Amino acid sequence: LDSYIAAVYEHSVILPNVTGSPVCPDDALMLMNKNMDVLEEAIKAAAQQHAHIIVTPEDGIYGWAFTRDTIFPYLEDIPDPQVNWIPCTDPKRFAPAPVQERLSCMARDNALYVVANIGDKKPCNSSDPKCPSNGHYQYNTNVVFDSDGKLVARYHKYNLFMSETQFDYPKEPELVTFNTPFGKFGLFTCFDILFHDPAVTLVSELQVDTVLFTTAWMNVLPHLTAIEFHSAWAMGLGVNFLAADTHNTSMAMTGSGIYAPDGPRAFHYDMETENGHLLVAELSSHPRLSPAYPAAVNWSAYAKSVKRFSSDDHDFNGIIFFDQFTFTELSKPEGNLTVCQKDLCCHLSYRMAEKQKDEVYVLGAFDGLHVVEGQYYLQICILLKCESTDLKTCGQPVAIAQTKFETFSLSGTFGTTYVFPEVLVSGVQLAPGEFQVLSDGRLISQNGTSKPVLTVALFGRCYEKDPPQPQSTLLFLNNGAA
Ligand SMILES: NC(=O)CCCC[C@@H]1SC[C@@H]2NC(=O)N[C@@H]21
Repeated sequence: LDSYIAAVYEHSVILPNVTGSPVCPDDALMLMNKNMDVLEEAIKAAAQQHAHIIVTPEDGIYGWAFTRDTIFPYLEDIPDPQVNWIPCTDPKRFAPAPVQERLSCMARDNALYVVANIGDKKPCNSSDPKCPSNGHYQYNTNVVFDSDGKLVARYHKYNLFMSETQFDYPKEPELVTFNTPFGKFGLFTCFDILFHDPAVTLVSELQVDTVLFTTAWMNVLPHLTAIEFHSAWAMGLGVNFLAADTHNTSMAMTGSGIYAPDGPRAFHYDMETENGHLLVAELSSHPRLSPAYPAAVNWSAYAKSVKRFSSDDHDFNGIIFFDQFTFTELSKPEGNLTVCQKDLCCHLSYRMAEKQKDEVYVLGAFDGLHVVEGQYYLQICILLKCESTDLKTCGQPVAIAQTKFETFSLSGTFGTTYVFPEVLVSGVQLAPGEFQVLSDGRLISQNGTSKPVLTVALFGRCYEKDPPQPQSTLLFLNNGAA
């Protein structure tokens, strides 16, 4: 097949009551069945639209706010897919696995691949010095069932968010792929996207055509909303990307999409309702072979070839999501600006359609280690709308704008090849087809975006500058103790 139909379902998860003690397995299954009832309807609707594969979100079957003990009744032992198992037709082959059985039947009955996020438990004993005290490792796990209902992939999340204390870290990052008649797939989960392994390795070395991504993503404006960052990652790495987010507005969780290397095919962001939402779109099975596949980018070529556009006389500092940026204001309706921080200089050329008196935009640069809720080294060039005309508010979340840009061109002297191009417009929406990345690293819009601009950013990740992550720290501590 040259192309296929992809579906993602943003699911408004029915959450369990928060309890200090574990519920019985029947109650856990009852809650999971309620969520699977909703997922089943989405799967049927996707099948009616001829989808070949559907992705459902992280935590989509049991929710969150668990301890190690309270998640336990929700877990099943998920075997290695090499055992060749169709839980739907052979449910008793292993220990009871009603969730895997039902997911497998949904895939089989509707003749499409089903991707879901569930919990895996693996027994261990005292011969293993790292065996947890309840005698089980517990993993945040993605599973894939093919259109016959066969378990074809199992992935244990490697980069747990804020350590997700109900789960264990796998010993190594797992590079999980599987082949289909519509391309090679790889999978990972939520916070994994900020790190090199397994995410970048799946694309750069294992050359998957499509990434399957389950997430429970809390949006952070101006540069880390789900649709913005996930679509940018797909463009930066040159891969199809199917992102299914959990829907929960009180946690700022919304933002699912079907993204191709040259831009989004479908996306969904909804902070107004608590409804779930199905997206369906066609993708190339092998995007690297498509005529539309973008050319390779040298992310610093242009920026390193030009001198400073402007002086640093009016630079000031401001905070974006706990990181201290250097900003300079776009004080004229059109112009050329440069702002630098450490090794990173960001250049912007722009023309606004009409400068609004009550809106202020700044150009910002950040070159440093982000240290809140995880540690990862960033280089970011960003054009953003400030929350008010008070420059102290620049970097704070803002979702609505009035200023249209007739043109913009943003570039930076990046020291990494991993740069993700973001464009976010008023209402927290994407602007497919309204911007492009040139091979010299400029992110440009020749005719502007049809809606006013919130954020234009080049989000660079310097993986080699990251400090040791919790997984390796834990290994080191354990080895040290032994
Ligand atoms: N379930 C997860 O792994 C969620 C992690 C993603 C959160 C993104 S990444 C860093 C930002 N911090 C947030 O609160 N949301 C963003």
